[in-house]
Amino acid sequence: MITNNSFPVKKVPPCCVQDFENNARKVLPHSVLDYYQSGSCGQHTLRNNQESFNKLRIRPRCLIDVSKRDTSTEVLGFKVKVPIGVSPSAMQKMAHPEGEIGNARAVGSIGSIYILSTLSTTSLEELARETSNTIKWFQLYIYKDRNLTIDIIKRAEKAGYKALVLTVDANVFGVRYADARNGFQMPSHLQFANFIGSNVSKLNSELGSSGLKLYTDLLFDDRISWNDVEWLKTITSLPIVLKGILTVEDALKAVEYKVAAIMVSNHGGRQLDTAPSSIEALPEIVNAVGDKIEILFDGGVRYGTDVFKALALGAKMVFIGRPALWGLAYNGEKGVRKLLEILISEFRTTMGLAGCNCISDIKRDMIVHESYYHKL
Ligand SMILES: Cc1cc2nc3c(=O)[nH]c(=O)nc-3n(C[C@H](O)[C@H](O)[C@H](O)COP(=O)(O)O)c2cc1C
Ligand SMILES: CCCCCCC(=O)C(=O)O
Repeated sequence: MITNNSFPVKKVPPCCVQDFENNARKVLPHSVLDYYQSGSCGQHTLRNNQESFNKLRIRPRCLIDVSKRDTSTEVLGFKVKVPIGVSPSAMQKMAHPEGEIGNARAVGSIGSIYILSTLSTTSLEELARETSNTIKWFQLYIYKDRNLTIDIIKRAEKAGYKALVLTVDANVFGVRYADARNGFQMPSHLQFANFIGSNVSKLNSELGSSGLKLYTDLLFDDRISWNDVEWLKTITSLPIVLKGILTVEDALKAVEYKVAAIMVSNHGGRQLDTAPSSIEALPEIVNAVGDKIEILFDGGVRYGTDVFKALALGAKMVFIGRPALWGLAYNGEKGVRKLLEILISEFRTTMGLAGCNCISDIKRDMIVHESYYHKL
């Protein structure tokens, strides 16, 4: 690029998550960008996921030697180097040809956990073969066809996935205006790679409707209930994680049903609009279930300070959804790795500035709502 006064200007590399998002806005096709970025209805929950983080204040402690900070922790018995993983998102090859493999390799390089979506554009077997260094969990959508559902669980077990993540906030498809307007379709060169050769590997098209909505309305089981959590336990010995818990009532049920973990999540604001932000929902859930179950978190994590806040409020580990897609769009595996390294570096800095040397130093009383300082 040449400026008016002829000084060549170098392309500035991204230095925060927002920079990756800005780049994705420029390079992704319109309907792909809309599918990735949008929330449901008025997108209140989508916005609130990030805004609620900004309303929390960190109370730092000073004059503590932080020269040997350690970000490692343990989740479901797995040692991770950092408490930041990648949540499942569908159709990652729309962001970059390396798709799920690039994403999962990047996660492996930082020693963390990658969750593969049922609706991936890479088959679970290929991903397992290509990313042996990454801890992988498999996210499950329950199809009306239970044989198909059982089959994919068995395949995930056989391929070495270490946990089954049942998404519980998507029994019906959220209202997504942009996808309806765009008549969202998966590009014709891509397929749902876990189902190649079957009649559920592609989206159907219809004017004025999202192809994904038509697909899920037709094929996903909207009768799923707590009985299906029991049912899953008869099929798999993998630890079960319930993704999409937002209330104390459901968190307590998850304890009663003896699942391994819950993920506090609102699906990135894509399902029930005006549901609480994930970080708003977290504290009361933590208070109610204590350490009876591991609590994971996603939704709106964009800064190292967000990771710190979620951990202080009781999450064992956080996951990111869209930011990993922005990393992919920037430069495949290398892009995701760069984004994760930036987030980790911000988190380490936050730990240092707050006076924390390890994850267990990050305490509940270090976080207050902004209203705490508005009392006078
Ligand atoms: C484009 C896109 C596709 C998604 N696909 C899935 C999916 O297949 N399964 C699932 O459980 N969650 C899915 N999610 C939700 C994410 O796992 C995650 O909960 C959410 O993105 C977290 O919020 P964040 O994007 O603010 O980090 C998807 C999210 C996005 C943005
Ligand atoms: C019934 C909801 C299915 C959505 C499938 C993909 C996804 O999770 C997302 O787009 O969000």
